[in-house]
Amino acid sequence: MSITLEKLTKRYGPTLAVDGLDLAVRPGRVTGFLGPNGAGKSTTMRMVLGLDRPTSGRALVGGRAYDSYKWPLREMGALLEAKAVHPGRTGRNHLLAMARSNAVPDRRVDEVLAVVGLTDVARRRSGTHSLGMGQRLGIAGALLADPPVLMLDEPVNGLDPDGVRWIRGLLRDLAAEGRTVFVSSHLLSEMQMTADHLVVIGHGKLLADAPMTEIMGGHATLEDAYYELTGSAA
Ligand SMILES: Nc1ncnc2c1ncn2[C@@H]1O[C@H](COP(=O)(O)OP(=O)(O)OP(=O)(O)O)[C@@H](O)[C@H]1O
Repeated sequence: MSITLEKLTKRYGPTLAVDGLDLAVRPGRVTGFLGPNGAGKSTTMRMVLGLDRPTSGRALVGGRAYDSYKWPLREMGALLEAKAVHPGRTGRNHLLAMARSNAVPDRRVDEVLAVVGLTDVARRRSGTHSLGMGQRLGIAGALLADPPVLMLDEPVNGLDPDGVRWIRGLLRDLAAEGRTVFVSSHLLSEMQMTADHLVVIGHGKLLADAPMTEIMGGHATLEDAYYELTGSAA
């Protein structure tokens, strides 16, 4: 199952945040989503989720609008940067509510809590969670319904080195299982180790959509290749 963007465009007043993106994010590999601050990555992901309406064009998951699915969490799991979890709710109750809304069995909540390493703290109110624990809870939510597509906005944000390494392994494993994994990050060295394929945007426009090996070309690091692509001065 793929994520496809068809001439996807979003305008906020005078700002063209996303400018005619045509793209297919394919299964079986980790696709990194890169671009400078304000390039339009989060806006694109919000439109894929149906949280923001395109000015024109379409964003589809498995050939359909994400919000047209009866149980969307079973099609795609997502983590957005500012994950809204009620601070007075425990992590476990948050996941239980998500599970029930998509007819996912309760026992799956404890399974994903174990996968993300939150079993011991899941009965604490989420307001007491560290940034890294919040990220892990968001990832647990994305994995909850065992979806074929995962879309994660800056998942390593706030994670310690063990957490960063864990995410890398998790994303690689999910792609190896044949899932579609679409992940944004500003950490280029981490992306170099994690992604098979890269999509790079700047000012809302597609700058590259190519395998990591092709993007790296003769460059020693992804950072060098990225600066050449985006024109950002090193
Ligand atoms: N709700 C909004 N109203 C007005 N402008 C917005 C809104 N959301 C985003 N923008 C603008 O759209 C552009 C793209 O922003 P977006 O957050 O998608 O970029 P990004 O690539 O995710 O950036 P970052 O790397 O900083 O997260 C920016 O110019 C931003 O200021």
